[in-house]
Amino acid sequence: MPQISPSILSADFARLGEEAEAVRGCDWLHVDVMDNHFVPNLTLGLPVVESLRKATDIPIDCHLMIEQPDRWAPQYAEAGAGSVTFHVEAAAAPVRLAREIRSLGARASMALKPATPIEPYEDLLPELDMLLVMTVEPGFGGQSFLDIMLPKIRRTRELINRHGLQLWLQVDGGVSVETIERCAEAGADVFVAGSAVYGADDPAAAVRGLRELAAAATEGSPWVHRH
Ligand SMILES: O=C(CO)[C@H](O)[C@H](O)COP(=O)(O)O
Ligand SMILES: [Fe+2]
Repeated sequence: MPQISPSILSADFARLGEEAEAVRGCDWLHVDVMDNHFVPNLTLGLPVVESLRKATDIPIDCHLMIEQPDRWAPQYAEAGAGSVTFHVEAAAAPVRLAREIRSLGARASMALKPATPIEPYEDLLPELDMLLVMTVEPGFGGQSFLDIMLPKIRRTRELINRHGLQLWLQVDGGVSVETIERCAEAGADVFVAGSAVYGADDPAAAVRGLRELAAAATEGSPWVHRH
């Protein structure tokens, strides 16, 4: 089944425990960490992830939009995040970092900004549990999906399959009922959605609706890895 990871960037930060409960039934809780250096926005950090870990049993999917991930990302794994995503544009030693995240018991994931190609990183794929293809410029929720990223999602899926790898392919940014089917058809299997989930009257129903659309769009597609 496709996996849905609601982004709490669109939730009420004063009520994060309740906001996590509001999306029960999702696969992950997507936590956007921004440092106002790697991206022009500041959100939350380690203490909030530690508190959230205690407040919910939904696995945490940390998306680190920060400089010096080599220094900070392992601490998010230690804080109990089930998946830790660093940006390749900011990482000094991505292979070493991915191995360290895995050694701490979390899934290691690497993100690409819209202008960053996948091809130079082909050899790195076996070190990863997930690859995140950004479908907006990172920094803010509520932006429009960049259709121009669809060929990159397709190429990434082809590379993953050519190497016979099991890693997941996540998309993040502007994912909604309007765009999720295109992402799924292109080969994505983990979908982050912030405004499309938390902007809905019933966030848990929005999660189910998105998952059904993604599943229907990939029904019978041999190139999509199923979990
Ligand atoms: O990483 C992000 C922004 O940099 C967010 O995860 C993303 O934007 C989710 O919000 P939305 O679904 O509203 O686009
Ligand atoms: Fe994100």
